Amino acid sequence: MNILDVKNLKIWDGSTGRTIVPDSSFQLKQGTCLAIVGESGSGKSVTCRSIMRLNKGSICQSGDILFQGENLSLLSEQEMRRKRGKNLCMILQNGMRAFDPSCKLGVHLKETLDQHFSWSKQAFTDHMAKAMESVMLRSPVELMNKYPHQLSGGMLQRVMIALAIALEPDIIIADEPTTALDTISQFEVVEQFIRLREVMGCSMIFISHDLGVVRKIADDVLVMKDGEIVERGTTQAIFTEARHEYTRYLVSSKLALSQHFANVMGGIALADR
Ligand SMILES: Nc1ncnc2c1ncn2[C@@H]1O[C@H](COP(=O)(O)OP(=O)(O)OP(=O)(O)O)[C@@H](O)[C@H]1O
Repeated sequence: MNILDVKNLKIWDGSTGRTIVPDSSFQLKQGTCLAIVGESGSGKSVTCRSIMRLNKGSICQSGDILFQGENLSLLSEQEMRRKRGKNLCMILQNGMRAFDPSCKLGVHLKETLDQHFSWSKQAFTDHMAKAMESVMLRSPVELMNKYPHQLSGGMLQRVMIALAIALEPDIIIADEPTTALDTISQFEVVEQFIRLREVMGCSMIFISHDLGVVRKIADDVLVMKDGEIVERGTTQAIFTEARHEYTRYLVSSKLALSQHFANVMGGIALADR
């Protein structure tokens, strides 16, 4: 069963008339992870922001976005706001930008959760602390008393994942959630995403430049180029029998990089990365 069905999505810049995504249709199956890959500027982020109806400025969209059969395109902004967070939750590239720098993390987290739950202060602290501990954030109450700049990028990403755990959304959309992190934090955050899927069984859209991560986390893959979906298939098929030249280029570049790394590291193969 499809939890999300995007039909004939068109995205354009209303100020210039430039088409960014001409006509995109795809589905997310219940409980699965769909990765969207493709070069910079291919339209991955605008596509995901369209699902959330969060594109800014002059960006316009048309088409149908069916979430559990309900057409999100027909909802008022107020109705859509209720869907964001609880039903559809977006985790962004850069945790630092997602949080208000002038307010302690706990205040921000409580404000977000208050929109969807009527928890007492104690119930909020209990839920949030449990979620933070589950993504290996120690001393959660202490952390909630800190400002965003007092935490590393990796920790902030984990706070965002913890918030998603507390919200228990139906769909998580993660837009390159590891791009801004160093390699070790990237590895840890990806592990947390894999756990998140195991524990919550939620459906996920995962945008990434990193085909190694995609191979680990995704069931299905969409490949985008210049606003178009040029290939789609199971992760296994994309890695072993890609039909489109561009997909084969992406996969072969990834394998060449892994091989180069293995050579530099004295033969430690990272083929399964
Ligand atoms: N707010 C905006 N106003 C005008 N054009 C935009 C806006 N946001 C995105 N675009 C344009 O839409 C196109 C697709 O951008 P998008 O950010 O979706 O690419 P992407 O595939 O996610 O790239 P990256 O991997 O670098 O994040 C780009 O040409 C970009 O310049």
